[in-house]
Amino acid sequence: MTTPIVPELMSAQAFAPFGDVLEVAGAPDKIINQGLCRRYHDRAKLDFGDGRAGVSLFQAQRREFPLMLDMVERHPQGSQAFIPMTLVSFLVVVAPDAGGVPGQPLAFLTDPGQAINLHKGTWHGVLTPLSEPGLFAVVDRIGMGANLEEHWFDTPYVIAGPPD
Ligand SMILES: NC(=O)N[C@@H](O)C(=O)O
Ligand code: NI
Repeated sequence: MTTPIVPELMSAQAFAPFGDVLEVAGAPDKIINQGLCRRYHDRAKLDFGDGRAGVSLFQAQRREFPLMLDMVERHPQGSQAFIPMTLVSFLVVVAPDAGGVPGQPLAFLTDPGQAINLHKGTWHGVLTPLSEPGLFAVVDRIGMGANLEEHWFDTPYVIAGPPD
């Protein structure tokens, strides 16, 4: 049995090798709409290759700790953004690439109000809400060709609950 993975709090710096963290932090890039809106402009590296951008809604079942991570996947042709439609924390699992297979996974807990964008080809766990209603907007590639590669672990990883 592998050592349980303990989620860390999401940070843009720690997540940078895997994707972008979308949040209204720091100074806005623009003040718009007659001064009534702060625009945090163009904060995700979107990539849809030869496809196009699609916006979908996911209604996903919440998960409970400890979680069994038996698979990670990647999208070789496009990025994928998970945008909660409620102010909730959710679990993000990613893994470095280790010669075409995933290396040691990492787990992050987002802050309510944060969204993420997985860069093209990043190994990740599927959308994992931790609370109801599990409602997310997902921005990813719509197009031809295979854009999903799954890797099933011989021995699942255990993701432990965050330290109290
Ligand atoms: N399959 C699908 O649309 N979603 C997954 O890619 C996911 O990461 O949740
Ligand atoms: Ni995915």
